[in-house]
Amino acid sequence: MVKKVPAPLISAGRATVAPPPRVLPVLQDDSLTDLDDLESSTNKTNKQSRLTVALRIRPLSKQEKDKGLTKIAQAVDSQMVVLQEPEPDRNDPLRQKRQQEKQFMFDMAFDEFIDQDEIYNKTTKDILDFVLGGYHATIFAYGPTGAGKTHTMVGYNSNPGIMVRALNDLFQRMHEAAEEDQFDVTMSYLEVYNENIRDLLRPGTGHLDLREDARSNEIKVAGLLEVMNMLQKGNKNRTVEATAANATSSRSHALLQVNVHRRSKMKDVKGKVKAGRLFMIDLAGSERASQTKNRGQRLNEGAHINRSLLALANCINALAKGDAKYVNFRDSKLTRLLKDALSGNCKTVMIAHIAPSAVQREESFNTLVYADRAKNISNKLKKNVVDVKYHVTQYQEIINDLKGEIQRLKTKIDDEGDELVGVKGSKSNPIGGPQKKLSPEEEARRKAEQEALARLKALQDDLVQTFKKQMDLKHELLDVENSMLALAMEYERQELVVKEYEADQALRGRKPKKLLAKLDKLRENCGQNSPAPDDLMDEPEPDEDDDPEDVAQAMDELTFIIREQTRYDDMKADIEKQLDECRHKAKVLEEELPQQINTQEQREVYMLLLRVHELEIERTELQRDALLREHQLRRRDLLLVRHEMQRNLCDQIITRQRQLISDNGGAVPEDLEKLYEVYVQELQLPNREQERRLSGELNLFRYEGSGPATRMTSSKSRVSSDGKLPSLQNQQNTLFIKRQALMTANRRPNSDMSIKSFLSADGLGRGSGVSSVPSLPPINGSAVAAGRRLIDDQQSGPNYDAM
Ligand SMILES: Nc1ncnc2c1ncn2[C@@H]1O[C@H](COP(=O)(O)OP(=O)(O)OP(=O)(O)O)[C@@H](O)[C@H]1O
Repeated sequence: MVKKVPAPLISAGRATVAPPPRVLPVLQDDSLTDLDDLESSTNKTNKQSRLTVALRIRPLSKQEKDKGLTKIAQAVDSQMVVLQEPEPDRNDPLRQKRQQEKQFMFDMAFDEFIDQDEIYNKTTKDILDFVLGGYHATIFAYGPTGAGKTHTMVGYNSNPGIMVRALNDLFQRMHEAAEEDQFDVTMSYLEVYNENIRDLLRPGTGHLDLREDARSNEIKVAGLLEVMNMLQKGNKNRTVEATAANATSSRSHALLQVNVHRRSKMKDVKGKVKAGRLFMIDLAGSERASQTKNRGQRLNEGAHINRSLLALANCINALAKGDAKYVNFRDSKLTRLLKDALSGNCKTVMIAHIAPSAVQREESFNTLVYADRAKNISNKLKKNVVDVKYHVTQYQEIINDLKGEIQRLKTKIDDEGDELVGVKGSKSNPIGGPQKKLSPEEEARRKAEQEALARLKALQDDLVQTFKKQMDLKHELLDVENSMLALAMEYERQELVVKEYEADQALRGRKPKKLLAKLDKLRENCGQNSPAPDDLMDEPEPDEDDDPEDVAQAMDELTFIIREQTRYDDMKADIEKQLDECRHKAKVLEEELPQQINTQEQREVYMLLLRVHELEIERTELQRDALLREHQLRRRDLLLVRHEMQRNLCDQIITRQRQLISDNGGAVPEDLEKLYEVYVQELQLPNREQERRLSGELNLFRYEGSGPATRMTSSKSRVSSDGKLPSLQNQQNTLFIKRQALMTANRRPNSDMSIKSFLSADGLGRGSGVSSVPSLPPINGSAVAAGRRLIDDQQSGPNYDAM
């Protein structure tokens, strides 16, 4: 079952982030305040979590034994692996002197005697708690070809690997928790082959865009059996070929993603959904062409496999050095998909594999070195919580009531409708009652009546179907609108990153890159329905290469969002068109139906039918209202961040302007100096963290009463002795009055620098009155404008007398 309305893939570019079935903003809840009992079982969780590295050495194969190959790699205890040098070359004194073995320490080391069950228990089992608790987790197998990656991850029917065992356990645990919690599971199984992404569950669908894979390939799964069948089907579709190093070598990277949405069935919880994700990856082997004797197609594959594994190795190197700035995840599809697993919000386990024989020594050594480096990588874990407050708080009861009423009415209509067409027999002649012999006229009349009733029933059915379709379309529209809101929010969030960067560049006197103008152009193109340039997403423009990773990432996201918005616009227009047609059809039927109604009973049924329809619509509208409210609140939060950024920019401009005035030896007028003091006073705010916490508690910045909106101020010292926070309004008023008094005291008659001119100096006439949308404290704009004027004046010769 594929979702009808795909959700926007907001954070692609990180490990394919598939959004929840219903598109709701996923909050990364790092406060972890509502940790439940799972938390205690996962108390190893740190916010900062180091990548866990395990090393598995496979046994010598029969062929290897037959060839008389010896083992040079060994796990000497549960953590240490020793790699011996090959037989010393007697003719090479240097080699003879070299240390005879290399030692490596890992979080876990497994030798040939460990079985699949133990590997699973030690590397993966505990991680399921994280996933069910709303965290992201990745297990990936790394290593050269033939070293045992597929054996570990996929295994065989008789001896399954981690994927099967994890899914089994996951469903078992969900089953155990089913009384209290409700779970939604979706999955996708993808293959990255020759830098192309393919859906293993629907291999006929062709190549996928990196952005679209998770969205369009998410499949909702009902139970374990279904998952297992899919997994098996997916594995059969994998690109597997024989190479000299492995008879069944996986030529692709296989990525199995399982999303688990868990919500409590209890009514009194806050309506949060924990959105956990388990990513299990079987990488292709990192073979050298010479070793596998690959030619032609195989060589080409090898190049691609190596390109992505080289990119992966580069990422591991950079991350291990803690040089996040130089990590280039965009070099290959694989690293883009693995971004979160390696540097994001994800608990990650790498299971590195090596073969034990001397022939593979070089590959084993390289793998051990990379695995060793990977130990230094750490991720930041955050619980992923989908906020669906509107589902379970005040709206839940209303919706439940409506649902109850709808159900009752539906049952009644069903019964009455059946009676009308005589399915159960009519009241005058119930089934089982004595059958009275009818005259031919009565018979004909009864037949005509029944035909009329059947027509009426058919008409009713048609109407019900039309209503149903109408409701489905409405829900689809709601989903699309929801997605569009989420996209718009995400756009603003990402735009802030780019804006901040551009402002920073401008302050440093660098040539503006006009990144946002590029996006406007793209939006224009998309609006004209011209094909959106695909390469904008995959291949960054040359000058974007010097942009920092977060800005490049933000641009990538913004490009994607614009394309998504265009797609959603089209989708919305299409649904609205269908809805119009449906409404029209319903109207025609509604007009026709009463003409067919002859009895009071039929009339009642008809009225009830309409009532059901009305109630369904009301319910949907309530949901929509709640959703819009939620988004409005989030939008306000975003506005606050935006204003904060703007204010910071003002701070910097003022500081630079003051510096310029002082460098030019100019004197600042007394009133401007005083005004500046007030400004500085306002800036003496506590650290941002406290402020954010306070604004979180207050939820919204309140703009009541008169006077210009000023920034909310908070500090520990402002908390009264009873521990309660003082009224925010009082603080704002105090500041405002203080500033008014100062300004009035310093105002000179006919002065250009009067309060009025200050308040309107930003050219917007802002500063007084109440605004429904928070406005910038006017003092910033006016101070900047006044400062700028002063500099202009100084440059053209100051004339303070005129003030
Ligand atoms: N721990 C193990 N115990 C027994 N046999 C193993 C083990 N690991 C691997 N093998 C066997 O070794 C062979 C190669 O393993 P596998 O196909 O898993 O390697 P791979 O690393 O996935 O290779 P490629 O990258 O080419 O796909 C297979 O026949 C597999 O059954």
